[in-house]
Amino acid sequence: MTKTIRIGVLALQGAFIEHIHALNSLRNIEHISNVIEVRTKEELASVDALIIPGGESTTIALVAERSGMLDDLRAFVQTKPTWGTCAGLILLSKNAIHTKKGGQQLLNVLPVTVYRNQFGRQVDSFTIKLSSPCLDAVSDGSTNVPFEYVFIRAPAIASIDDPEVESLVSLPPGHGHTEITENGVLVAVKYRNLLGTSFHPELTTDNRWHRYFVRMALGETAQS
Ligand SMILES: NC(=O)CC[C@H](N)C(=O)O
Repeated sequence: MTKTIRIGVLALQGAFIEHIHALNSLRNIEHISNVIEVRTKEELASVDALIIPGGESTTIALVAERSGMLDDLRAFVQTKPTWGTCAGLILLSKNAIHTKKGGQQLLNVLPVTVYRNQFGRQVDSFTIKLSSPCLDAVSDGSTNVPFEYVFIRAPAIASIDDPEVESLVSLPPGHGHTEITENGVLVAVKYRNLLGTSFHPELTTDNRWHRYFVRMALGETAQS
């Protein structure tokens, strides 16, 4: 029998409700037993997989610290399927540049360097349609169906710091700061149990990235 998974969305700050809605829209399609908001270490301990949403990475880290769950989060992301979107990607990363004065707390697990606010400020938000071969497996038999990517004060992945990190999506040159755009800007990576994306898939009605993560989590947590 196929295993089902219980998925949590870290709900300390940011766009968590939208992820909950996207996951709930998949409950009849994918093997999801439950979707919960995670605010405590007990709730974290009860889930098989976690989404860390977009928002403000410094605030999410601060609230996690004040809630006494930062160490539990650090332990969780070492082995359990976790997807960081936007601020969540920053939190997962091992290195961040262009951080707040005095630095900021990171979960320090995804071996990439992220460049915060790579695409400018809130007013510079944009969307772009790109086909992404990695989504073909969750596109119900279609191939090359473009996904609409939403970027809001987003980070980019400035460098991959371990050859095991898999590049999934890059933007064509011409977006973001010039120093890292020569070959396009990397905005989605996978590494072992981790998925990191700069964009906000929860703000579209296309739930293929959520399906991608659920499938990845099922693979990671499957037991014979
Ligand atoms: N939309 C977002 O999650 C923005 C991330 C924000 N710029 C940060 O550094 O945390």
